[in-house]
Amino acid sequence: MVNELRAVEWVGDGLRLIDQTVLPGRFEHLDVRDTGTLVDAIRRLVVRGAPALGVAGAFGVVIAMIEAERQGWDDAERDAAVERIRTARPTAVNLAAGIDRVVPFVPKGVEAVVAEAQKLLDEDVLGNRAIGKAGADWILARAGKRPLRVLTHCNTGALATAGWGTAFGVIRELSELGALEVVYADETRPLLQGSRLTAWELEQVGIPYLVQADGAAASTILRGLVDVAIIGADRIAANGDTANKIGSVGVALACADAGIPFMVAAPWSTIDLSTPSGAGIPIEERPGDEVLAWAGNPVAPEGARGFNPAFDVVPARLVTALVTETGVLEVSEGVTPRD
Ligand SMILES: CSC[C@H]1O[C@H](OP(=O)(O)O)[C@H](O)[C@@H]1O
Repeated sequence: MVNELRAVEWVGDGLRLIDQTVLPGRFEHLDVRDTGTLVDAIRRLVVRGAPALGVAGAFGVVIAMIEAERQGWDDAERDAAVERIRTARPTAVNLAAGIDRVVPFVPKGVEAVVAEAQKLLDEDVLGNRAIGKAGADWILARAGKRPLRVLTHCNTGALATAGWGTAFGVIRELSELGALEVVYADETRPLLQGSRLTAWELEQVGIPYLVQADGAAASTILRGLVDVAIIGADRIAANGDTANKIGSVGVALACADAGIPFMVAAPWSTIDLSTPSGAGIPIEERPGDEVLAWAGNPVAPEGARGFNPAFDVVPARLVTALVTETGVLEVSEGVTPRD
């Protein structure tokens, strides 16, 4: 099922999104034909994950063009709707990049924008396969043993991308090579992308895994139970600093102390050379209530306040390798622009 899983799909007059807020209990789609519904879907993480947000943003421009026609908007009103999509979540650079990629095609009409957005989707799927292969090859070339025990954080699979997955794509490649013993999947509070989405995707592809509390990750690594950690990214600055789901820094620090590789898997569309370092990456602050509950059920006392940064920034010095669709970069010295 995951092989042809499409988190984001254009269905001729709108977007069809897998509703990730109801997985794994229910597999449902949300059909989107107006920008307001798309903005809400992005903010509620119906659609989520940097590359998937890029594709949703690109098709969001088409939705704005069709809605403008339907509502009699002028260009300024249409562009304001696109801007609301662009700013729906600030950290993943892919959302804005996906929009910026297709906007030049707007004067050529809806079909031209659809075609460019579909190209972006197709490129991401192919890119993720390349990331998977390059990442697995790099790991196996350095692994003193097989099969491997891998730790991952949040969800980077087909649900977070146009298909296949980034860090999850490396895991799938290792599994297909018979080189994977087990995946430790951090549950990834507060929205549980790990225990809900990564676990579901691992079930779909038959990869053995253990869900663990985020707070267990460091000791699991320091106890020698993990050979490599592989995570995704939402924005990578020019110096290699990497913004990813909150909790990633703790994993990176433990890997450094344990002397095991910490790999970031991401397409070039997640690299933002215009942002010099992690200090310049906007970190989304989400509602504190998400932290005060478990799976939506309040657990904290009345009057409690939550602190809920959705991402943290792993300093480049802690990133052993960044694998992209063009191969593996050693980023401790920054990201060298591709030619
Ligand atoms: C393949 S990018 C996935 C990336 O996005 C996730 O964030 P969110 O679930 O809030 O969209 C997380 O940072 C993942 O590593």
